[in-house]
Amino acid sequence: MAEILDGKRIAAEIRSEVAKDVEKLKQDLGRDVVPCLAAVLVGEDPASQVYVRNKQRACEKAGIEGRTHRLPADTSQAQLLELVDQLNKDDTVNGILVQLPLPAAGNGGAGFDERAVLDAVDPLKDVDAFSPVNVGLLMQGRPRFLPCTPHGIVQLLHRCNISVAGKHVVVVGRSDIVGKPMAMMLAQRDGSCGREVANATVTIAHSRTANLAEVCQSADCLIAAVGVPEMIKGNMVKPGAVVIDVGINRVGDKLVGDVAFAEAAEVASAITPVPGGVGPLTIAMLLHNTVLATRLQNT
Ligand SMILES: Nc1nc(=O)c2c([nH]1)NC[C@@H]1CN(c3ccc(C(=O)N[C@@H](CCC(=O)O)C(=O)O)cc3)C=[N+]21
Repeated sequence: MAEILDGKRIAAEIRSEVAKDVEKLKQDLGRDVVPCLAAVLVGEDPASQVYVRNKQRACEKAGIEGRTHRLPADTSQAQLLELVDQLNKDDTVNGILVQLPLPAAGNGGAGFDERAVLDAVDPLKDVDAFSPVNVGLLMQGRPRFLPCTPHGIVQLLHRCNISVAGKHVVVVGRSDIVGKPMAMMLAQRDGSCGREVANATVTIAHSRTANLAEVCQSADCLIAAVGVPEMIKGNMVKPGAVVIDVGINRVGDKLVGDVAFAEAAEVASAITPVPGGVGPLTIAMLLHNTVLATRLQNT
């Protein structure tokens, strides 16, 4: 039976470090700054609702001001860009997060050009690290902000004393948010992308990968970020592998990951649960980035 990697506990540890970072920032700047994170939520995607709620609570506990701007699903692209512009210019706002996915066309709305919205966020306030500038800096191994979910996973591996150096990591999923940056960060040469978690041999697998099961079976560390409930079965896991489940899928009233947990846990040496695994770490790293943004904007 695999060790359960307690993301919730590690996230709490990181959040208490972030709270101390806020105090340190006040000392360094010699005034009472309160970092402020503005989240923009358009429409009513259920996963986004959970995220916004948890994020708000976590901000408060860490001494960060959390503001949520809720807009109806039929908001226009121009109205959304106007809000982003306003937040860019607002000196009291240090971090901006536009909740994805933006509502699709229909329900009275015309849909959004997501790329254009993300491009509009000031790179110095881009705590998701989705802007092209921040993605480029990451690719070049000199990141400003690290994307929250991959960074959370790096922290989890580090704090659980799991090294990926020289090991085969298979990342299933190639999204801009998780799969792509995760692969880059683990393959890097040094610790530039968070602690000394580096030097992995990385394969990116996806929906068109031939023999996905065999590819997964060759992974010393398997990271599932596909958004398909319980797609990774126990027989796709190499005995003794470390399994990181990024999926947050609502099935009925239950949250399940991208990994069939019970089966996989019988084979793996360590595995993250859902909930209580990667999700809470994503939020912890978002808070970390908000404090970092506040520091960058004030020095
Ligand atoms: N711009 C943007 N950045 C994001 O990072 C982003 C986003 N948009 N849109 C939505 C997704 C989803 N996401 C979650 C993160 C943590 C939990 C989380 O904390 N989950 C808890 C459980 C929640 C529950 O109890 O229901 C857990 O896994 O233990 C959930 C969802 C971030 N996302």
